[in-house]
Parts: sequence; C-alpha cells; structure tokens
Amino acid sequence: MAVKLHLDTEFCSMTIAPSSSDKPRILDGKRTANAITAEVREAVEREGLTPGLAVVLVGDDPASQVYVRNKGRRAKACGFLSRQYDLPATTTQAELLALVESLNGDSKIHGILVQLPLPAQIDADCVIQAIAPDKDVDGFHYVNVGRLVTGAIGAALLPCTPKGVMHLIEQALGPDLSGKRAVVIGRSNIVGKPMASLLLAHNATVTVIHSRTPSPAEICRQADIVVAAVGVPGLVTAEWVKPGAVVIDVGINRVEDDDGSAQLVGDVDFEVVAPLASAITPVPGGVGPMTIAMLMHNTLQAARRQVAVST
Ligand SMILES: Nc1nc2c(c(=O)[nH]1)N[C@@H](CN(C=O)c1ccc(C(=O)N[C@@H](CCC(=O)O)C(=O)O)cc1)CN2
Repeated sequence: MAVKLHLDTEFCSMTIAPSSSDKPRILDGKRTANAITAEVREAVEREGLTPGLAVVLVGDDPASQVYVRNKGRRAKACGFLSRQYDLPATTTQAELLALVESLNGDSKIHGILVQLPLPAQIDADCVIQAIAPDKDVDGFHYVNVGRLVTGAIGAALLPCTPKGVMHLIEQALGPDLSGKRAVVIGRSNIVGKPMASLLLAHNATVTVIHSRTPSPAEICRQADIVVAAVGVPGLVTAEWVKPGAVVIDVGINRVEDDDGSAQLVGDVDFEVVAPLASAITPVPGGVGPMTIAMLMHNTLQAARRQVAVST
C-alpha cells in the first residue's frame, strides 16, 4: 500500500511506497526536498503568483552565509522574488528593526526571515517579534507559536525544521500517530519545543528529554519515534533505540575526523542505530534540505494568504 502525504492538503501529493524488506528505510531528505520545491514551483506557475522572500543576514558566519545563499537559490528556482540583505556584524538593533519594519510594509515581500544566530549586541527575540506574524515564514513569532501550541495548525506558519521532520515521519508512518510514543531529545525554541507540539497535534504521545532528564536512554528506548535535536555528536546509540523505531536526526555537528579533516555528523550514531531502525534519516541529506524546502512552502502559503486578503 502506498502512503499519501497529508501534512498539508493543499500541496505535496507525492506517494511513497513502504520498504518491502527488513532493511531500514533511509528517509531521503534531499530527494523529498527537491520534489517539494518542484511542487511549489508548479503551484506558483499555475496560480500566477510571485511570492516575495526577504532573507536578512547579519555578520559573516560562514555556515549562515551558505544557508542564506541556498535559500536565495531555492527561492529563485521556485519562481519567487528573492531578496538578500547582507548587513555588517556591527549592525545595531535599531538598524535591523528599521529594516524589518520597512519589509513589513513592502507589499512585494510576503515572507521575512532573519538568519540566526545574530551577533551578541542584537536581541534576537526582539527582532523576531518585530516581524509581521503573517510574514513570519520561520514560524518563530509568538502568534505562530501560539497557533501551533493550541492546535490551530491550519492558521499557523510552522517552523521549517519541525515541519520538514513531520513530513519525513509521515513518509514512514502516515499522518495519524495515534498510539505512537514519540521522544524529542532537546528543548530549543527552534526545534525541540515546536516539534513536540507538532507531534502532539498528530496524536502522538510525546515526551521531551533534555539535559536535566535522568535515565534518558531508558526513556528513549520506549519510543516508536525518536527525534534527536540536541547538538551532541553521536549521542543516540543502540541502547537508546527500540528495534523498529523511526529515527530522525536533526543534529548538524562539525567534527574533526581521525585524519584531521572536517566531517558533518548528526546526534545519532548512524552506523549502530540504522540496523535497528525501521526508518532513519542520514546526516547530511536528511532533515537539513527539508528545512529550506519548507521555507519555500511557507513563503507560498504566506503569499497566498496575503494576496487573498488584499483582493
Ligand atoms: N532564521 C533561521 N535561522 C536558522 C534556522 C532556521 O530555520 N531559521 N535553522 C538553522 C540553519 N538552517 C537554516 O537556516 C539550515 C541548516 C542546515 C541545512 C542543510 O541543508 N544542511 C545540510 C548540510 C549542509 C552543510 O554542509 O552544512 C544537510 O543536513 O544535509 C539547511 C538549513 C540555524 N539558523
């Protein structure tokens, strides 16, 4: 039987056949992200919309520069108007707030994203709360957080990484997680907390594990779904995982290899956990690409809503 993705009924009709062997299914985020980007592009052409996305980068963090560049490229590939604002590391909070304010009032821009982390002199939360909630394509504004937590998911712009994770979980298990136990490792505002809310909205029984949780492996071992988002390389080993669990790795950790070369690893020890799991995401190529694909979908959603209100 094929599984139809239900994360959002207005998009992504892709069907994925379940694995027929005992091997774990590798949930391919890159392939899924490409399919979503293609669907967003088709929707843009079909509906004659030009969603506008503004991405603001403050400073010169090399990883952020890569992510922002990739966001701009994807936005162009989707047929969006894409604007990138590169501000120096010395930018003041007032200057950044003034830019956000002008983008809030720009009718060509439907989505605003301020790349995190921000330099120390800027209060990130204050900047995020200055973004108009309906242009908050990161889903970090209190209005969107409130919509998610109260289950008003249809009205919310959802944070991109948890939304991408949910999409991958749906590929493995379908949209209704009734009867499933989910463990989220990590309680960040960007991933852990919204992830827990989203799993709850899909009827999972959810536990959040964090640095003060005693016996985390024991708790995690009871889970049918594990989402690791804590930023500790290889934390989740075989003793944390129940055979047959779906394991999603949100960690992106840069570590040095034995030969001194840089390597990207997740929070899950893939080699030992993959043989136990029914489905698992790799790092790289799992959750990461989904984050940017979901940003495209959020921008399309935001544009549709703003155009509908203005006509
Ligand atoms: N305003 C925001 N800032 C940040 C967010 C966010 O969602 N909104 N998330 C992260 C960074 N991020 C997007 O901004 C992001 C991280 C990783 C990837 C990705 O594709 N990763 C690849 C590996 C890429 C690499 O080599 O580094 C993968 O996992 O395959 C995309 C987006 C923090 N800031």
